[in-house]
Amino acid sequence: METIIMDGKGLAKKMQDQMKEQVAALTAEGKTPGLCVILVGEDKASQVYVRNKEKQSEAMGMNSRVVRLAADISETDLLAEVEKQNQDDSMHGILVQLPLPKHIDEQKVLRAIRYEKDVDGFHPMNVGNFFLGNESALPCTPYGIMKILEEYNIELEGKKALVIGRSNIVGKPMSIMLMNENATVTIAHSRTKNLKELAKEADILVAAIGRGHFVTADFIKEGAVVIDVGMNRSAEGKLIGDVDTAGAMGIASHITPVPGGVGPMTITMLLQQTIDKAK
Ligand SMILES: Nc1nc(=O)c2c([nH]1)NC[C@@H]1CN(c3ccc(C(=O)N[C@@H](CCC(=O)O)C(=O)O)cc3)C=[N+]21
Repeated sequence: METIIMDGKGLAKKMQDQMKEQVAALTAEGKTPGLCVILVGEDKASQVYVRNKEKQSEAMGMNSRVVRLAADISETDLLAEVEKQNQDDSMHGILVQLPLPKHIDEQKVLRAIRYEKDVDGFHPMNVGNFFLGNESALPCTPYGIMKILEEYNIELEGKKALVIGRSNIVGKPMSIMLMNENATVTIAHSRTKNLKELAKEADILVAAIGRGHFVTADFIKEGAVVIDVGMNRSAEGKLIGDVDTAGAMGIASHITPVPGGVGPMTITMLLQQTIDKAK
């Protein structure tokens, strides 16, 4: 079987070109969309992601603000900074880059963001509304994955989907989105027994484990659609996914690469949701 590589980077570019026009139209009305990213500490990976968000939002003509704070900032001071951005009408979206240093209560900070400005979909109000099927901001990574599946006309209705990983930001919301499209969803995690056998039955396989090349060829059903959410560093320092992509070639019908798959779509959905807030 020939495996189709799903080009998340290409789709992100296509969508961002269309979004540029939305930004220009809003700017003409004096409502340039503004995104504020709050970054605590010096984590190297976080710095790279934040710089990418900054570059891409500026390339689209949006207002981009990055607030860089010291790793030892107190929770009180961080909450005050969030409140300052809540009050600033030029910032339509606020994102606090995760993870936060251990002395800070992450949930408390996420709750402090005005939920109308939450472009990650992490505020409990948005999580609740999403769960209930009401309008809400959506977690950007699974949202971007749904766009990729749509772009490649992947049928989900009645299909067996396996999501490996149960995080609040990927696994849990991903499983609900797939269920909403009438897939039959199973969620697997580190305590799941017979994972390989389960995986082998999946028509749609989403790998969000956080371990480089964990999913090998023997996990994949012939013709399955494989989504790789992993962002790991190999021993040589290369960015690698949770799936052994080379091994999956010829077995999967479709697969997302790392880099160039899910990651660029995550940022794109973040920018789209910021534009939607400005509207
Ligand atoms: N509040 C919050 N919201 C987030 O959305 C959030 C976060 N915190 N903390 C960290 C993770 C990670 N994340 C990525 C987004 C895009 C790429 C991305 O575009 N990656 C490129 C490659 C980048 C490279 O080469 O290093 C790709 O896959 O092609 C990666 C990682 C968003 N996150």
